[in-house]
Amino acid sequence: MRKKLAAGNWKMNGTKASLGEVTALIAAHPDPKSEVLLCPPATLVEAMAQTAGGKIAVGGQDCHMKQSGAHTGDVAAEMLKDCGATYVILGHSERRADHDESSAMVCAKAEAAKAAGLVAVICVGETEAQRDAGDTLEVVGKQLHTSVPEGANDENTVIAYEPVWAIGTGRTPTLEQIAEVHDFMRAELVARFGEAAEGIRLLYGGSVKPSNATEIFATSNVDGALVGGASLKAADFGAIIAALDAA
Ligand SMILES: O=C(CO)COP(=O)(O)O
Repeated sequence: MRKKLAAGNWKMNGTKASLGEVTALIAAHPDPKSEVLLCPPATLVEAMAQTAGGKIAVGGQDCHMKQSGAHTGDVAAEMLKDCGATYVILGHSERRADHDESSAMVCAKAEAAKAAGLVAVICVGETEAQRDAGDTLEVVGKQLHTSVPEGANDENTVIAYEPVWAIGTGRTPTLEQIAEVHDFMRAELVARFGEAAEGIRLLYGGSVKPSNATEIFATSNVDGALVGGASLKAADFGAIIAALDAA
């Protein structure tokens, strides 16, 4: 049985003042059935981990593929771990677009995360043009194959399907489209990694909010969500956690 995961990606939002949302979230949901993860900017990882006190997991939003060295502005997986992170998001479409991250780089970063003992949340997803061209499964399959390193299992890897056109737009795929991609991803992972892949959690991400969470969580092979905007406020994210607990 896969443990459901409600993950929040704060992106480039939040200062110490925002940690009040974490306190409020824990107060409102002291003992959720689902696992809860928040990924703040790197500057907040340590303070958030302290605020969370082990009640919710904390993760980074990226890490470098090397352990240390002359890489100004970058953060190593080990450094996130040292600040209390247990997860790291890798290959988010905003990083693939803003920083030209290739799937090969994402794969190398996932290896670094694994070496540091962090769980990698590896993101894949098609653009609108790719979906319109009927290439969604081919694109997602190729990203999965090239971004996820050997030895992936439920303890070191989570996959997030985030259609690029659904991120921050208020638009979502139909439930049939989400099920099609998630069932496909499960089959691809099991074909490659065998039984170890049955336990890998598959998250949907892209305009998840309290009003659509319940139906998305009832969809085949959806084990939770990677939430952007709606993870910033305790009330919204709390409602999404409640929907996942009820799924
Ligand atoms: O990119 C996302 C999470 O990583 C999704 O963002 P939104 O929930 O704001 O659409």
